[in-house]
Amino acid sequence: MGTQDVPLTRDTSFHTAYYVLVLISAWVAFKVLQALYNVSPLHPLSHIPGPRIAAATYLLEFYYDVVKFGCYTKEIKKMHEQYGPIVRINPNEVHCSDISFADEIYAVGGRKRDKPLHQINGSALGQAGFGTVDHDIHRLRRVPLAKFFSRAMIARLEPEVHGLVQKLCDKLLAQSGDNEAFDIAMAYSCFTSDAISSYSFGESFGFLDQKGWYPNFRAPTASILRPVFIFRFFPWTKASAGLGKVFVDYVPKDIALLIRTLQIDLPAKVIKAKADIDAGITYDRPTIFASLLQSELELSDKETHRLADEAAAVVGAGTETTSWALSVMTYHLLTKPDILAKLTRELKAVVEDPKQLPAWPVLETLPYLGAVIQEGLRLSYGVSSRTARIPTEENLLYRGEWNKKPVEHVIPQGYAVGMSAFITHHDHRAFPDSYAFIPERWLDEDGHRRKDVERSMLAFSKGSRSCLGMNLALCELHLCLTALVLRVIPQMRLSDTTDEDLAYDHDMFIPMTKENRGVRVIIAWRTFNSGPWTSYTEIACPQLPVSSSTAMSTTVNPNERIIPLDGLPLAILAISCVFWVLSVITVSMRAYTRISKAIFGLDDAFMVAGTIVYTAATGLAIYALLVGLGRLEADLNAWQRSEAMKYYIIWILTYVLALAVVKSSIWITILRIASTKINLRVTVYVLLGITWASFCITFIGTLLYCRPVRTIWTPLLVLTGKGSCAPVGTFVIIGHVATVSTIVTDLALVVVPAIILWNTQMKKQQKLQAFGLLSFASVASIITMVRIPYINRFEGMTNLQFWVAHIMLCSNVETGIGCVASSVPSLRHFFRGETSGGSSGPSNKRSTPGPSRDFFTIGSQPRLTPADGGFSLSTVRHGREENWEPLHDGASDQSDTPIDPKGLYKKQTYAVDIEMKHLDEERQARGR
Ligand code: HEM
Repeated sequence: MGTQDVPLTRDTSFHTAYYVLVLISAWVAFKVLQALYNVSPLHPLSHIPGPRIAAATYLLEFYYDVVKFGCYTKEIKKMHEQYGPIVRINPNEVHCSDISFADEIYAVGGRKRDKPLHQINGSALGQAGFGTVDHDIHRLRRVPLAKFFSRAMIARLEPEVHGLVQKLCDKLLAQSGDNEAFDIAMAYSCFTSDAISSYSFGESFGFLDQKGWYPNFRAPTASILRPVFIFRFFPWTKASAGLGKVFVDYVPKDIALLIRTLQIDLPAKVIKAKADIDAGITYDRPTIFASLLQSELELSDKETHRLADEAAAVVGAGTETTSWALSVMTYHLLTKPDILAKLTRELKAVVEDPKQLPAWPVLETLPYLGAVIQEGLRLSYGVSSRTARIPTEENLLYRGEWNKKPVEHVIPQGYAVGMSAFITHHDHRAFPDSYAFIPERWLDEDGHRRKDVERSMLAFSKGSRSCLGMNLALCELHLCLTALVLRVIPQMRLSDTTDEDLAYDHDMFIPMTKENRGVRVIIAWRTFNSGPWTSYTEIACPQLPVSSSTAMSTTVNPNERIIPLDGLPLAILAISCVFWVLSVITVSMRAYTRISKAIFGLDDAFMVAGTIVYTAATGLAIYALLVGLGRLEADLNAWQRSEAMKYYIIWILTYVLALAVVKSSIWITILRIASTKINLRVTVYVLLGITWASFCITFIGTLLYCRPVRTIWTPLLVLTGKGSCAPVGTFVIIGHVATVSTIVTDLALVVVPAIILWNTQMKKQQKLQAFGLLSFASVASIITMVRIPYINRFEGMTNLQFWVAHIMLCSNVETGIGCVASSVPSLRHFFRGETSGGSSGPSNKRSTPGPSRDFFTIGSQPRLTPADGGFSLSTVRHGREENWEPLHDGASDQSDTPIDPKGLYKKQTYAVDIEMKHLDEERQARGR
């Protein structure tokens, strides 16, 4: 049996091969004959000029569209340059480059136009109106959809687009200062996907709600359109498109999302809409499905898969076209400041608040906005590849001109004739210098729209099969561009994007650039003085730090945290540390001396507390300097800008507390000196009040300036409406109130002790020395004055991190001087005590706590507590005249130093609350 089978099998194989060969030969022979027929005078298109190879077969188109991928449009453009306005581009199709013939090709009314099957084969959405060959069936399918996208319906659903436009702007602005370039086309794709879904299905896809811009439909659309030419030549491969949902779990996330949306979610929505209608559930908000299901469409046209195809066509047609048009406009506005400025002026004339845009019909009346949109549509092409129509019932007669000679061609009925936006939009007769972005070309000298130029536009195609979503697209473009120009574009910078990234390279139905890198941008911090919408932004986001257009340094590392110190930050850090160290040393010694002598008073306690808070403030200052304070914005990344401002604000709160406590210490000390002078006492109380009032204004004012307070360093909160700030002038006023009160109190700290000193009987030379030391304190006032211009820098809001560092420097030095100056007198005694006593500790006599025969203090048990702190040199002794001691600082009052007969003595009467025992002693002493 086996031996007999072998020849049989060989025989069968031979026959099979033979038949295949015959079939192939027959097919080749047929094709050759067909090619010969195509180029023969017998073919109805034989009179149309063009390359013979294109007339003979589809091989030329195959080569440029399939092999070279999407390049046939460019080749057709070359053919027109060689053969004239009408060329034959394949055996059955003619291409026209003369816009004046467009109304014939894309006719309206009763003039029937089929779509060529060869073209429709490229679309996997064969059941949608868009993919319908027959004119009449297309018409039936289009009518209910056209109602849904009519102007009347858009007027009804326009608020949804407004909301999404603002959401897009908020989301873009939330990226302010990120310094990370991203493809703005992705962001616009998120917006247009959400807009089309929100408009059509009553609920948006939610791309604008997600974190970041990914996933979106931009890249997946390109992937899905990639096989468009394969489908066109080998339509049977379209079956593979249905496999998408089978492999949905194995493809990249974004492609899976698009497949799931088109092939799973949309059919599910149709089924639900059907069920709702069957159950009598109606919705106030119309959806595309309800409109189609309730229309007069044939039942077969209401099948789930067909309606899903229709919805998918709307999503597909409405997403990338609109988003690429916006991207192109954005690029040209960013590279052409004059156009941006002109557009901004026009918009500002009608837009009071860019967050509350006027309705689309109002914006439509703005000629320059319209011109920018037209020019953007022209250079984004919409559908760049050719789109043809077949006049089924009439021949078309073309009359034109070529090389200054009249040309006439008859395009017979039944043959496709089409045009391409890419070619039409670069017709130099209608659009001179056609690759340049010149909105003015759409306007006449009076600034009115030029209808003649508008007629040359093919972005939305023309006629009965023109873009169905044109109204929605124009509504989106007007609203979105207006909001972008007024809110976002002033902060937008291009990043590594050139004309080449916009330039048409090939097409996949929609235009594609060479590397499809998109339009990469960075959103900078808002700029008050360079942005075109200063007034609004000043009101809405007064706290935002800003950058100049040159500020976006690409050398900034977005992940950097701590910056090595140099220049101004290093100087501030060094000076702050020096004053802090001096303060800590002097105050510690003062405290040590007072504690060891058991004369640690309220003023000492305040001074120690103030120094502790001052220590915290210095630590905060150091951290702020390490993360970016003291530097220009251009040198900082977003995190550093925010962190530096955050710690600057925390530092302010800490610094004002430190200053108030330190000053209180000094006032308490002076209060003792001025104890018998009622005027001085009142003055001191007033100044003490001013000190704390100033503290309250600065502290509470800073906390209340923005709500929540973190809005100051988190602009996102303002942009997302979760935070708000008072106008920037408020913060400047707070700063000036603090400064003026500080200067007043600092000067008073010189003047009041000086008055007290003046009344003593000191020698003139000693008085002068004392005044010299007092003037040391006045340095604090001078330094406070130095910071005034830096407070005014808040109004400019430019490079805040740099300018506020100067305020920090002045303030740290001022507080340090306060601590040191108020403690220096104690140190004099400290050193003297150390050297004379020969020991680091106090003498036995001094260390003995308890009442002294000579001293009493305010509101406490008698203690050795002369008012020797602060800037005062007035150290007084109370007691019998023979016991009077030299005028020294407080600590020296406890010294055993013998009385200098030539010394200066002051008799002091204290009007203070004291215990009776001491009053008695006093009286006895006086009596003696
Ligand atoms: C800038 C935006 C847009 C441009 C430039 C544009 C362009 C076009 C063009 C040129 C066609 C004709 C295609 C052909 O002849 O085969 C078309 C058809 C279509 N467009 Fe748009 N489109 C845009 C936005 C939209 C939007 C937002 C929608 C959403 C509703 C939409 C829905 C459609 C539909 C459904 C068709 C098929 C119409 C039919 O065959 O009857 N388009 N679009």
